Amino acid sequence: MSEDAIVFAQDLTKHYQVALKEESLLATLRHFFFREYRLVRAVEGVSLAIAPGEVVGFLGPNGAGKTSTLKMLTGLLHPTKGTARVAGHVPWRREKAFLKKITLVMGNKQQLVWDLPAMDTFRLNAAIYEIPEGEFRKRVGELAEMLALEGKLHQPVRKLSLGERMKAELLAALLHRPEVLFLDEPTLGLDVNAQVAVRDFLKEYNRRYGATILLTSHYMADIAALCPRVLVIHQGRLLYDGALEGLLERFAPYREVGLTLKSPLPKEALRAFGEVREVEGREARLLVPRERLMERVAEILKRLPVEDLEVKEPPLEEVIARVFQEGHVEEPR
Ligand SMILES: Nc1ncnc2c1ncn2[C@@H]1O[C@H](COP(=O)(O)OP(=O)(O)OP(=O)(O)O)[C@@H](O)[C@H]1O
Repeated sequence: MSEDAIVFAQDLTKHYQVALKEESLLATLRHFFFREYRLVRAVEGVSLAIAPGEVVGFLGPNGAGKTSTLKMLTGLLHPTKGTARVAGHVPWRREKAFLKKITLVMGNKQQLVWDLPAMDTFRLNAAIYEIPEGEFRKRVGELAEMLALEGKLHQPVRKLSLGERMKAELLAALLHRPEVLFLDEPTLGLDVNAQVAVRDFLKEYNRRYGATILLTSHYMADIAALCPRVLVIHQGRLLYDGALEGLLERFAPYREVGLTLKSPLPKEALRAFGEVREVEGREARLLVPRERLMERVAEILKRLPVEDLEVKEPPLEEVIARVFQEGHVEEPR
C-alpha cells in the first residue's frame, strides 16, 4: 500500500443482488416463494491510491460503477469484497472523525432545504460539525466570496438559479473544511458560465487548502481543466489510471487535422488522407495516425486546395467515447 495515500482502495468490489420479477399475477405469486436473483457486478476489484492534494478525474459511461465506488469510499455502502482507507479511516465504519474529514457532493441530490435560506442549512451543518460561531462566520464569508454568492444566502433556496444553488450546495458541503472531496457530477445541468465558475472555484479551493478531490463529470472540459490524473472505469473495472495526456497517447494514437478548403470537396476526395470525421462546406476534420502525421500533412498540402490547416489533439469526448465503445481503440488508417 502507498503509505502516503489519503485515499486508498484495494480490490474494492460491489455486487448487487437484484430480484428478477415478471409482470403476470402467476409470476408474482411464484416470485413470492421462489425468488430468483441476478447478480450485478457494479464494481469489480478496483485498486487505487491517491496522494494528499491530488485532483483526480473519475471517468466512465453510465452504469460503469463510479457512484458505487464513491459510495464505498465515503462509507455509504459496504463493499462485497476488498479494503479501503480514506484519511486514515475505514469508510464504512462512518466514525465521526472520518465524517469530519470528508464530504460527498452529488450533482443530482440536494441537501439545502428548498423553502429556507441556504444560511439556515449552513447553521445546521455548523451545529452537526461543531464549528464555533466565529469560525463559522469566517468560513461562510470566505467561501461565499470565492463562490461569488454574497447576497444570495438569505433568500429561500428555491429563488436561486441552478448555478447559484449548486454553489450554495458546495458551500454547505465544505463548511467543515473536509480534507477529501468526493464530487459526483458537481456541474450537472449547469450552463457554461456556471460550469466554469464551479470549476474555477474547485481549482482555487484545492490550491488554497490542499484538499484532495476525486471528481466525476460528463463534461470533459471539467476534467481537462481540473484533473492532471484520471481513472477510467468501465463495467466495474479500472481500465486506466494515469496522466490525462497518457490517456490520449494510449487511446488516441492519432491527431486531428482541421482543414479549411478553398472550395468544398466531397467526403470521398478526402478519404485517401485519413479517417474523415466531419465535412461541412469548406471545413473538414480528419483523423490521422500520429506516426504518419508529417507525411499526410505534406500530401494534403500538395494535393488539396488548402486555405488553412490546423493539427490538434482529438476532442477528449471522442477519445473517451471510443474507449467506452470498444474497451480499446481501433487505429484509424
Ligand atoms: N442499489 C442498487 N441495486 C442494484 N443495482 C444497482 C444499485 N445501484 C447501482 N446499481 C447498478 O450497478 C451498476 C453501477 O452503477 P453506478 O451507479 O455505480 O454507476 P455510475 O458509473 O455511477 O453510473 P452513472 O454515471 O449513470 O451514475 C449499474 O448497472 C447500476 O444499475
